[in-house]
Amino acid sequence: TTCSQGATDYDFIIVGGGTAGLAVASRLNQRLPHQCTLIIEAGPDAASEPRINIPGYRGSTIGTVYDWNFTVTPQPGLNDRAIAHPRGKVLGGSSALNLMTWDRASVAEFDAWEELGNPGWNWESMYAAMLDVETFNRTFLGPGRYGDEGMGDSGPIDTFINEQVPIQQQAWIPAMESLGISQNLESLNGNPLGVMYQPSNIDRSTYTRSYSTSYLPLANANLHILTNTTVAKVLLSSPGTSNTPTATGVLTTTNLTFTARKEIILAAGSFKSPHLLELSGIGNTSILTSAGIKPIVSLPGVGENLQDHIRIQNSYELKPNYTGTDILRFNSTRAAEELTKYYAGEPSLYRYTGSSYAFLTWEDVLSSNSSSPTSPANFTSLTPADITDLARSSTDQSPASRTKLSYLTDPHLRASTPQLELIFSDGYTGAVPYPAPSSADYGKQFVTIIASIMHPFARGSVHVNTTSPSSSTPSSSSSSTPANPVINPQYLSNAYDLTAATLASRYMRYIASTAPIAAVWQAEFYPGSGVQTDAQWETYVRQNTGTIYHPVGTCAMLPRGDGGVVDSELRVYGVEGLRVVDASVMPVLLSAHVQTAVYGIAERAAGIIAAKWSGGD
Ligand SMILES: Cc1cc2nc3c(=O)[nH]c(=O)nc-3n(C[C@H](O)[C@H](O)[C@H](O)COP(=O)(O)OP(=O)(O)OC[C@H]3O[C@@H](n4cnc5c(N)ncnc54)[C@H](O)[C@@H]3O)c2cc1C
Repeated sequence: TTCSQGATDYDFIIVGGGTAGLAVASRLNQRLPHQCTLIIEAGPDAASEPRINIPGYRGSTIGTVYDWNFTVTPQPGLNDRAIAHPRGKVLGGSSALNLMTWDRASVAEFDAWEELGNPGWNWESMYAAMLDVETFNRTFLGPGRYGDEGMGDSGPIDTFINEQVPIQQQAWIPAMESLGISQNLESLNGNPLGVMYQPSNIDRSTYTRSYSTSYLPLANANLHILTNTTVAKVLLSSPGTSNTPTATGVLTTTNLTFTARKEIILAAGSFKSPHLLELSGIGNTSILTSAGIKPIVSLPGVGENLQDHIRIQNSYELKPNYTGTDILRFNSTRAAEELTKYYAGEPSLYRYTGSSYAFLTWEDVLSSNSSSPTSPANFTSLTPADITDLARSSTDQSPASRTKLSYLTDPHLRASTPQLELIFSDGYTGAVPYPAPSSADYGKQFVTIIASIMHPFARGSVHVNTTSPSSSTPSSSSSSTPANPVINPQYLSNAYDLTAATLASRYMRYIASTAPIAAVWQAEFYPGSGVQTDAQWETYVRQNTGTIYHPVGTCAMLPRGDGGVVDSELRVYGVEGLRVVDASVMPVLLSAHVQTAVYGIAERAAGIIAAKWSGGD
């Protein structure tokens, strides 16, 4: 059978053509090729957009038409800054906007998902699923850059370790080694600790971003895609005798209705999936009521348990004999030349993505600290026990926080779970923009060390805006577009997170002063030499900490009594025919950038959903 184009009735409807959405839809279609599936995506198809495709333009789509342009509520921990929280609004979702870091967390962090009450969700199953996502290109692997284990070789997403490593970047691994950190040549096999090169999701044959749209060629003509169409809510039937409502279809903001014979799958991401549940009457009943939404299913976990990786960065001005990617910002002649080389298939600064990383325990960090008051290596007075005490005082009793605490208190987990990620990044990536043309600093070039705290204890929320749940669209009097959800991540709201970020920034200053990195720069631009005392460090951290864009947990896969929103088959509690498949289902944040796990969740979900319906295909 061929499903008719323009139909309003499908077997499956997938809300959100993003990272997980395109992956789960394509794999489901492969398994159930005769069933009709519709993907509804709010953004456009931008397959030929250079700002998405060219690695050197990564980040340039933030704040554009391809971004939902969410802003968090003013964060007391960040000196009341209300920072932007970008999310892709384009076919491919956030996989079209992300910075192309491709990595994996540790074995125990995935096993923790199973221990929290999710049978089948563990390292073994997720590792197998994640390997199915990718084809790692070994052809361009220089010596000493990666070993054998940890990469897939048959999936639709192309990855490789970028050959474009500016000379100043090559100082990273030797500097970290001299601080006692060993190189890890197989960091994607479940043991991520150490210093290393890591892959980017780039198709080496074209040197372009490889993202979730690469799944679509796997599917046949029975997978339909509707772009530029925003779902306003899921339609639920009245509860029948079983007292369980069923998801029957979706309503768009332009008042179109699409019905689903089998299932609706929300893949709208960590902010919009919980928002859509609330707009549909599923969530905390008091929040729904105050937003004027009739509660249909009481599910207080919806939109709670928001976890995100915070980041802080130190920037160093390069000596004049180095050339980095900042030159593309201020030298238009050079930028044009580099672009010409890029399009000619030659090495070019536009091929650059970061590839130098380290994943560390707190013991790794503290191992190079000196207690001598006059030593430059004296970057902290904290002991490992102090850090654990801070964690104890910062944790709540939620499953996520208890799990994170165990990563610090269990001796085996403490030695194997990364707590700090460092990225040695070319160019300026600070919390405030690159200096303006009028500034004396315009024209300077930088290297940046970025730190990301892997297991912060802050847990926030995302909820429907109760003061104005919808903003009416002028084009149609009868329909309405939901107002953006209210996002409150609670950044730096506890002593552990603040101390971790401060310790990271102090440690990065020490790393920068270590050979051979010390030889490539001439001045610390941020934090700058004016930051020395504890109070100054705290001010710097509160003023410069931001997100590294990994919100998860807001439709957590957990037992219902533990605040869960979906069960271990990703079914929304209390509703028939409705699942969530995206980053929001992760119960606990991982010590990695999250896209590999998001794709892995989608791969597993397709298997689970197909197993239920394969009899009918
Ligand atoms: C700027 C940035 C940099 C990042 N860098 C990295 C990185 O380097 N490495 C890494 O691993 N991860 C990175 N991430 C994180 C990673 O990309 C995301 O976690 C992941 O892509 C999320 O996938 P998802 O499927 O949950 O959501 P998304 O990919 O965001 O997909 C959600 C989709 O649903 C659509 N949608 C939402 N609401 C509706 C609606 N009502 N109707 C119709 N469609 C709707 C959206 O438009 C979107 O396409 C980054 C993220 C960002 C934003």
